[in-house]
Amino acid sequence: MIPRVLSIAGTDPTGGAGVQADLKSIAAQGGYGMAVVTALVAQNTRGVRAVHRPPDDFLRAQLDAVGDDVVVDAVKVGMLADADLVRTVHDWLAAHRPPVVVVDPVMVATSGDRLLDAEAVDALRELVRGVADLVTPNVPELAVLAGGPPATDWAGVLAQAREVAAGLGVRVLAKGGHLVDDPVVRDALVDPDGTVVETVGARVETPHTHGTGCSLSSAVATLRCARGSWPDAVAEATRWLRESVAAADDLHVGTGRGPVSHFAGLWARGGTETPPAAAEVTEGWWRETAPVRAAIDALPFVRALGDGSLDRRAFDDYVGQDALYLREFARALAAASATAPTAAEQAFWAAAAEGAVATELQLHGGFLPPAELFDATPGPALTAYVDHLLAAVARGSHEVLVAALLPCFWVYEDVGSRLLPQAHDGHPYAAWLRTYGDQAFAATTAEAVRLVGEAAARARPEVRERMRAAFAASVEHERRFFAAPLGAATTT
Ligand SMILES: Nc1ncnc2c1ncn2[C@@H]1O[C@H](COP(=O)(O)OP(=O)(O)OP(=O)(O)O)[C@@H](O)[C@H]1O
Ligand SMILES: Cc1ncc(COP(=O)(O)O)c(N)n1
Repeated sequence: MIPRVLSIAGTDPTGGAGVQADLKSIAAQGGYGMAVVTALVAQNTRGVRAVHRPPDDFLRAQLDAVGDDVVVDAVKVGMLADADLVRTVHDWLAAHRPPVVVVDPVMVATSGDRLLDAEAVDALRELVRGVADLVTPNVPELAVLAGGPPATDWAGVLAQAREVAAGLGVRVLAKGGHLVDDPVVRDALVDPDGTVVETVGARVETPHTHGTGCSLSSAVATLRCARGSWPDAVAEATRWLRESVAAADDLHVGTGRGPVSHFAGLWARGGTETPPAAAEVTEGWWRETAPVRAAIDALPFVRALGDGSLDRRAFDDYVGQDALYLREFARALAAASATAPTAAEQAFWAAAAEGAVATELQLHGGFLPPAELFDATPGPALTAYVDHLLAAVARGSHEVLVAALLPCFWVYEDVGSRLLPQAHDGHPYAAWLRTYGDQAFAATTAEAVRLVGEAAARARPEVRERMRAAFAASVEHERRFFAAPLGAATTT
């Protein structure tokens, strides 16, 4: 289930804090983000210039528009600006009772600008007491909620957090980000009964921590839906936030204290590419190899094989090399089966291995005396092709291996199906033409194309590129293999 998470907060047109940060943070945790705007804030990474707050009934209209239509799994509350606004949100939350409510008691921006009227603090305290499951104050906000001076060390933070948790009957996530002399950043989840779960992580050396509080609270709200436990949600959210703070220097947004990079981890692990469709990939490879395939069609060997005029010794040379090839090809197919990610692919490649070493060799046995089938001396074209396939086996990537194997199906099916109309009962090579021009071989080839295309669509871009190169190399090996018996040039 994808948690539907509503942020009720102010805006930051530079995207680092407020609802803009919340939406990114919710998305980064796998949630669906929604936002009701409590205040339009003209601010940037250097500070706040002006605040425009909507009329109470308009705020209520936004909240109702969401509540009347969407099941809300979690709410994160941020900037509330003044006491009337706090009460409007409080009333709505009390009436709707979303399963998870996280309140970030935003009071003062990092820049020092006030984001909540001083006289609204009592109303905010009542909202926290009445409808919050978790409140996430930084050091100065914790002090305001506790009604004391800001703590100067971690022990002081924990003491105040216990006081607030017990006094308001709410879980407190006390944040140590502001204790800048501490070489580590500590967060503590404090229950009303005094239970404390601490998370500690390295402090990232960067000025760019604008919006960390907004981002953390909305991440925890989202993760609480998926993880089912507050300590698990906090542990994951702080791990994610540290990674996002560590990448903040890469963003270059603004000249003040810049935002964190909410998707840095996702980009690094998953990239930003939309995978192509399977057929798109294989059709691209096919198009790219068109010149080599045209050169195959033009080879004297292939033309003479089609019209039956091919010298029998040249054909026997070819069959002798191909018999040796098929045994090694079958070994590579067996390796593709051994490394296949699904049972269906495993079965397909295993059946293809059996087909290569049994069925196709039967065809060759019809042309050469069985005792001499494997007597040929391996030629350079055969050796190069087999080395290419077995190197793909050795490198261990199933995807690259199957891409290297594909031309042996596809090029043969392509050549076979176009030469088939020339087959007739008196044609010396009719059995060859009928084997590769056959419907059953076409069906096997189509399945191989589909499986390799799907593997390519699933693969990371760099693996897909290696697949493309392996496929193209095999098509060229096919050309050299067909060229070898008549001693044609080994380059296109
Ligand atoms: N330099 C840092 N290195 C690693 N993590 C950090 C750093 N700064 C902040 N964090 C993380 O962000 C969380 C929130 O930071 P902080 O305590 O500064 O809250 P805040 O003041 O509400 O944030 P905001 O900047 O949005 O006002 C911290 O608890 C910590 O998990
Ligand atoms: C709308 C809004 N909400 C919250 C903050 C606090 O974030 P920070 O302390 O990082 O400036 C902010 N600046 N703007």
